[in-house]
Amino acid sequence: MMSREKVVEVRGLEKSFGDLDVLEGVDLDLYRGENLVVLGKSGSGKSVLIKIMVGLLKQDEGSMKVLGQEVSKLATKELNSLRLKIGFSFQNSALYDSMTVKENMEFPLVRNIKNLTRKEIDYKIEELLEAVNLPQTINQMPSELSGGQRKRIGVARTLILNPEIMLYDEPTAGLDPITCVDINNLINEVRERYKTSSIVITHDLACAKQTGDRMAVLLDGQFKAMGTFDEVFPRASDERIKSFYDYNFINS
Ligand SMILES: Nc1ncnc2c1ncn2[C@@H]1O[C@H](COP(=O)(O)OP(=O)(O)OP(=O)(O)O)[C@@H](O)[C@H]1O
Repeated sequence: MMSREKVVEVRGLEKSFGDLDVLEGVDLDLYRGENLVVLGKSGSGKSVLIKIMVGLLKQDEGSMKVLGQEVSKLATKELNSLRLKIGFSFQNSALYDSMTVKENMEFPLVRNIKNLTRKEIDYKIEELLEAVNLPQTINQMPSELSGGQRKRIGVARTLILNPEIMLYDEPTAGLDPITCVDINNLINEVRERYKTSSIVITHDLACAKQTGDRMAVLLDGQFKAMGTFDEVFPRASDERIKSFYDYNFINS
């Protein structure tokens, strides 16, 4: 039975850039242990929402609480320690090309946690590479890995700081359908193993269906539809939500 503790609570969030109203009263809850999928057209404001969540942008109105703290009110030091609890898995994996897998994994660890012994660092790296099923890549360069492998290493590197919340930005973009299934499984395994709460931003409805406990569709600056996959799709009455579904499952 899933606990109903909220790890993210968004209320009446508004953000404009000049004349452009991007978020116009966003309400959203992320519960501990759930995978929440956020869908929305390009330019609908998904990244703006995430940036407010991690304190890279400030809202004009409304409230963004993460792990009980109002993000816009945090001082730099508090914000930095909150950010350590949020793992961000970037669309392009963001691995350093000039470093081996091991060095890539080590980088956030030694930068953020002082006084670790060599043994502790090696153990942690090995544990995470096992978790994403790629222990054999430890001494390889990112250029020698497939796109799917780079994604997995990116996720492992994000997990190394034990985040409570994971943000996956289009985790399956640019991958073949089989590798997409692999990554979706990984997202679910990470939740089981590390008890993370996750927001998955995606345009891929197969990914949404496979990973999401709930879907939230951002339209005209608000979340218009929220619920399980079957509640939101496939019998959506809103034409725009329906076209999302048709595009993914009929025309592609
Ligand atoms: N710092 C900024 N200054 C001005 N406009 C911005 C800024 N950041 C975002 N925007 C605008 O806000 C809108 C929403 O952008 P956002 O990046 O959140 O879209 P998105 O839903 O993440 O799109 P995509 O799926 O393409 O990544 C866009 O019109 C964008 O141009």
